[in-house]
This record gives sequence, C-alpha cells and structure tokens, in this order.
Amino acid sequence: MLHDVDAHGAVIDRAALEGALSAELAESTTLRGMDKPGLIERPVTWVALAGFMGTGKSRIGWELSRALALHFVDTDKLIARVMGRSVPEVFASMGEAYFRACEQEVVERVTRLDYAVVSLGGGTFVNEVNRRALLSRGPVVVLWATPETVFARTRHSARPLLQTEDPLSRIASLMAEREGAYREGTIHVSSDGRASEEVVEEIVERLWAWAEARDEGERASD
Ligand SMILES: Nc1ncnc2c1ncn2[C@@H]1O[C@H](COP(=O)(O)OP(=O)(O)O)[C@@H](O)[C@H]1O
Ligand SMILES: O=C(O)C1=C[C@@H](OP(=O)(O)O)[C@@H](O)[C@H](O)C1
Ligand SMILES: [Mg+2]
Repeated sequence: MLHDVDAHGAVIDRAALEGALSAELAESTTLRGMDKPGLIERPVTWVALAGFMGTGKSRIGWELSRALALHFVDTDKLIARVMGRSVPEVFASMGEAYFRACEQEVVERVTRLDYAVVSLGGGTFVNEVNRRALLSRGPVVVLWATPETVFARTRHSARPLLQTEDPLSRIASLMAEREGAYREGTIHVSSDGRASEEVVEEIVERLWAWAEARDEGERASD
C-alpha cells in the first residue's frame, strides 16, 4: 500500500527531501567553511556503508566521515527527518513497502552527492535498483558481524524487523537471506569484537588500496 504518490510517481515530496538533506549536511559540520574541500588528500570523495542491522553502519559511517573530512548522511535519519517521524513509526503507520519506496528515492538522491559518507539501512543494499545505483556511484563498504553480535547490539533497540519472540533466530535467517546481496559490495570489513576506531582504520586503508588499484587500472587502459 503506497500513500501520497505525486505526479512524478514519487512518494517523498522533492522540496521536503532537499530541505531535510540540507539540514542533515549542515549538521555534519566537518566541511563547514571549507571552500576547497577537494584539496584534502583522501582515497575517495564518496563512499557508502552497507550491511546487516547492528553491524555499525551508522556509528562507523559517522566516525569515517570525521576521518576523511567528508559530510555524513544516514539514509534512515534522512527519511525520519523528511517524514517527521522515526523509522519504526514510518513502518507502523505507512508500512514497510512505503518505507522501501522512500529508501529508493533517497538512494537516488544521495548517489548524486559529493564529499559524503553515506550510511544505509540494513535493507537498502538488498534492493537491486539501489545496489546498481550505489555500486555505479562509488565503493560500497559492507560491514559484517555474527548474528550473536548483532543481537547484542540491537536487543534494546526498536528496529521494527526484530520485534519478534525470537530475535536471534530472525537475525540469523534474515542475514542468510540477504548474504548474497551484501556479497556484491566492493570492500568487506568485519566489525565483530573490534573497537569502532579499529574498524574505521581498516576501512581507510582498504579504500586507499582500492583507489590505487582503480587508478592503476585506468592508467593501464590509457
Ligand atoms: N565496533 C563496535 N563495537 C561495539 N559496538 C558497536 C560497534 N559499532 C557499533 N556499535 C554499537 O552497536 C549499536 C548498533 O550500531 P549502529 O551503528 O546503529 O548499526 P547499524 O547502523 O548498522 O544498524 C550502537 O549502539 C552502536 O554504538
Ligand atoms: O535491515 C533492515 O531492513 C532495516 C534496517 C534499519 O537500519 P539499520 O541497519 O541501520 O539498523 C532500518 O533501515 C529499518 O529498520 C530496516
Ligand atoms: Mg543505522
């Protein structure tokens, strides 16, 4: 069931999305007052973080954006800001299909950003349209953790898909279902049993290696 589809077939009001995005970017202040953000040496100027719930996309994405001096956008937070309600409230009032439609529109928009780290929701990269759009924009780092770690990190949260009697089994089965999609990411990093700083450090190193390999490939094909 989809609500309020506009003349362009979009579920999110375009002006509201632009407003919310500007507000999110203004709050991620690393680049404030910097007129030449391109002069900083970094491996990439755009990167997305994908992976299952509780693997650390939101937290590590934020820390990674500090490490790379890039803006930070969390697609869940952006959707919540546009809708004026939390992600669990969007699921409860509008349904999952509506949330997925919002998510796809937000992905289309954030792939047109520059100087940004984008943290996705756990289901975002499972959608093939999103996956293709994200992979053609830049590297997608997939974070991994065991079902037990995910359970420990999410047990006191309100994630709508885990509101069941046996969340650990639900995590294990949903993770198995989604694994093939996550495997299509560009770089894979485990966040299991590691401090977030260490995970960020590995991501930065792997992004440099990825960028060097890409540049070498480009030189070879010249
Ligand atoms: N490497 C880590 N070690 C310990 N706790 C972590 C780590 N990464 C994230 N967390 C914690 O786990 C919870 C879920 O992380 P979050 O970033 O929201 O994951 P996601 O966005 O992938 O669902 C948060 O409380 C977060 O602080
Ligand atoms: O895995 C999923 O389908 C979801 C993950 C959540 O994000 P996090 O992975 O950041 O928890 C959020 O987008 C929504 O609850 C659905
Ligand atoms: Mg998150």
